[in-house]
Amino acid sequence: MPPLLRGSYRRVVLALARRVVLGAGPRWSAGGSSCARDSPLGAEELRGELDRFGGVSVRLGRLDALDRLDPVAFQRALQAAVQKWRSEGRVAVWLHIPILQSRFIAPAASLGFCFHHAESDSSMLSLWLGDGPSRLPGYATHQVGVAGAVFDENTRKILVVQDRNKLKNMWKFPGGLSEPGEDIGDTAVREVFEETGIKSEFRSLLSIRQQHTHPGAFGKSDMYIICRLKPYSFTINFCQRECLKCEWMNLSDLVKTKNTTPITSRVARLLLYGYKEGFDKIDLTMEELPAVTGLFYKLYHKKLPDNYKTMTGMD
Ligand SMILES: NC(=O)C1=CN([C@@H]2O[C@H](COP(=O)(O)OP(=O)(O)OC[C@H]3O[C@@H](n4cnc5c(N)ncnc54)[C@H](O)[C@@H]3O)[C@@H](O)[C@H]2O)C=CC1
Ligand SMILES: [Mg+2]
Repeated sequence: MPPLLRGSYRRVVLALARRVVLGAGPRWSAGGSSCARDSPLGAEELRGELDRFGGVSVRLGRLDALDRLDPVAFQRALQAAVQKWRSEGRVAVWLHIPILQSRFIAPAASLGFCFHHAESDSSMLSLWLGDGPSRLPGYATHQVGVAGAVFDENTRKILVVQDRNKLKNMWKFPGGLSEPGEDIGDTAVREVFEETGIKSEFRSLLSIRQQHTHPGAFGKSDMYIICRLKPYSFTINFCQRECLKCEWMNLSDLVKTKNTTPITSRVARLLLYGYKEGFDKIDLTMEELPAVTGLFYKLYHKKLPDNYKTMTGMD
């Protein structure tokens, strides 16, 4: 490309960038400013949406002609915009960047933006502008694993596996990681079926373990939830990739064996107690309730007698 043409091409791109990034469009304007079109690059505001806490959100994917925007022009525009938002008393800036526009991450980072989180197709950067240390909430802190303690009351047998990928082959309950949006009981039933071929249904939640800096959770914390499940198929067809062994074991043998993990042993004792004295002693049952937002959620707690559901006072 000849130098002259390159220069005019550059002016066209910059003009486009100014129109796209710096225009104070009413739908996206966080500050509502009406800046002059011929201001130098970076002197006008980047368009964003104001949130209820006084922060500004900018989604780069919603800006037209982003593909033609130069990171240097972007950095100048962002710097000017941040200055403006700071003077307006905005508390934070959120920058949503589609993965294919990741070239804008470094210019933003040079202005103090940090990663808040990343999904498969985008990253979210944030910058705290308020007083004192950042009050922005962090992103996901835990992974959730769910196991099924599948207990057959008729035979007093419990379904156990040995994990092929562990250093020590100890008996444990089949289970695995919950998928996004998946209910706890559904994870238990799915994982038990995938790992052992046994079909079951959710009965209750028995225990929750919280462990920090978990090696399998990329340094995050791990919540490991064990559910009580009732089997309705009994022929084992276990997953050879994940399990070394799988069997129906007498509950009393699982209570006695040394070849198990402390959590499995404790829950086996809990099940024995429930079996002998009534599962209501150990069960956290689940009920679906409506949220004030119009959504629904699952609530887990000890069974509440019906008369307590409507009772209004202490008498
Ligand atoms: N104390 C206990 O009895 C145990 C508790 N847990 C808990 O169970 C949950 C996780 O269950 P899992 O059965 O481990 O998960 P899972 O059943 O969801 O997945 C395990 C499988 O995922 C694959 N996988 C996992 N990490 C991988 C990696 N980095 N690279 C390639 N493939 C990989 C492997 O195929 C592995 O067999 C956690 O919450 C953990 O704390 C797990 C083992 C024992
Ligand atoms: Mg598993």
